[in-house]
Amino acid sequence: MSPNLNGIRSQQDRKMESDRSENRIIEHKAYARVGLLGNPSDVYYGRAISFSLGNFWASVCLEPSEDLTIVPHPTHDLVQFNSLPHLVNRLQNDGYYGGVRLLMAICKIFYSYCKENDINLHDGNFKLSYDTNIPRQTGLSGSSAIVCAALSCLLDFYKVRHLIKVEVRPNLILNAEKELGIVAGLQDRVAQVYGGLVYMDFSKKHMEGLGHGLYTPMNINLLPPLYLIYAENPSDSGKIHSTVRRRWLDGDKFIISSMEEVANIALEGLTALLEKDYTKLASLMNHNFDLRRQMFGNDALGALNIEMVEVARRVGAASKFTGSGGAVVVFCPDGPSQAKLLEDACEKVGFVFQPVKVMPSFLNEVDIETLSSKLKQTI
Ligand SMILES: Nc1ncnc2c1ncn2[C@@H]1O[C@H](COP(=O)(O)OP(=O)(O)O)[C@@H](O)[C@H]1O
Ligand SMILES: O=C(O)[C@H]1O[C@H](OP(=O)(O)O)[C@H](O)[C@@H](O)[C@@H]1O
Ligand SMILES: [Mg+2]
Repeated sequence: MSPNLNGIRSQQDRKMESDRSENRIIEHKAYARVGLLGNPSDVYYGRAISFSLGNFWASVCLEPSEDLTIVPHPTHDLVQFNSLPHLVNRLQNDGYYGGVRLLMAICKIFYSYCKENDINLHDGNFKLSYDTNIPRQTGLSGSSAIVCAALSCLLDFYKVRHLIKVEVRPNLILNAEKELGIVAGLQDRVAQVYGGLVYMDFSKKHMEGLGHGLYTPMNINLLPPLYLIYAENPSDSGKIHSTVRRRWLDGDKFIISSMEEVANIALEGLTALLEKDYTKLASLMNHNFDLRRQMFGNDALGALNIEMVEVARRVGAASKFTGSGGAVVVFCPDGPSQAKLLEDACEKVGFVFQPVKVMPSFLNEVDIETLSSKLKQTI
């Protein structure tokens, strides 16, 4: 942009600049996440420690356009098939839904939030498309990654990033999925909005008083090397959660006390990580999964998911689900030789095994400005 002779940008210059920025294509990524400790107590006023997983991500692209268009993904939203068996096979492997409904839902939630909070939105339209390499429905939070990346695009398109606090964004992402009847919690969305490693406290006091949990970013170097095991095994997290949720709502004492125990695992894990007490970390991870198994039962968890945990335990590693099932996070206390043993064991049974890549925090300066001052200091 060239300044005029007085060094002051003319009105016409400014208009051209704003036209250009309004017509630019906006693209955002959101990564998969690993629930390391405490999940699924996040759904029940508990606590969690989770991190953003660099191995996989979803990306959403927003392009200004005449009409508002949500673009179906060529493979994830397939509606044209070679034959009836092809259609049936596709539904059996991947379920009925793709990402289109997620994009629509976040548009609706975003719009309603802005309206309720007197945040003005310009009247430009856009075309929203997405892609993802997050293994589908594996408890790596593929659904909220799509929603999170879309929300980031909307924040920038409407230039309202500074008006919607970081702490509130996970709620918007969760509300978009609730809108679709997906039973889910906040830990995924917090890890995806903040990036890095985050300790989260969802106690009733904070949830009801503040409208969100207390989220404390932690140094990712506190983590030991971790591994991921997953299988091609679609499982709808909404379905897995529904029975336990019903029992919790009905006041089932066993579920309520077990959930409190799971929440305490994250609290104990916070100290263990700060002290780099990895023996403790291993026992907390194992205990976390054992409690999940007692609450949900083998049938709901699924034999293949349980086998992923067991294959790690057979070589002496600690393991638990990253989310509601489909993928497992593993810690090998004996180091690389143990990891190699596990890699071989996974190969034999057809599970994918990979080292975990933790993504550092990716809040930008505008995001950090929206945080409460207490949190600003910890980043
Ligand atoms: N890879 C994907 N591509 C497109 N849509 C997806 C994908 N993964 C999940 N979804 C959408 O998210 C919904 C909920 O998925 P969920 O069971 O929560 O999986 P995840 O554990 O990966 O978050 C699915 O019914 C589908 O609409
Ligand atoms: O059961 C869990 O640990 C998590 O399940 C959901 O995540 P998903 O990736 O869809 O399996 C849920 O959204 C989380 O809040 C739970 O902690
Ligand atoms: Mg999900």
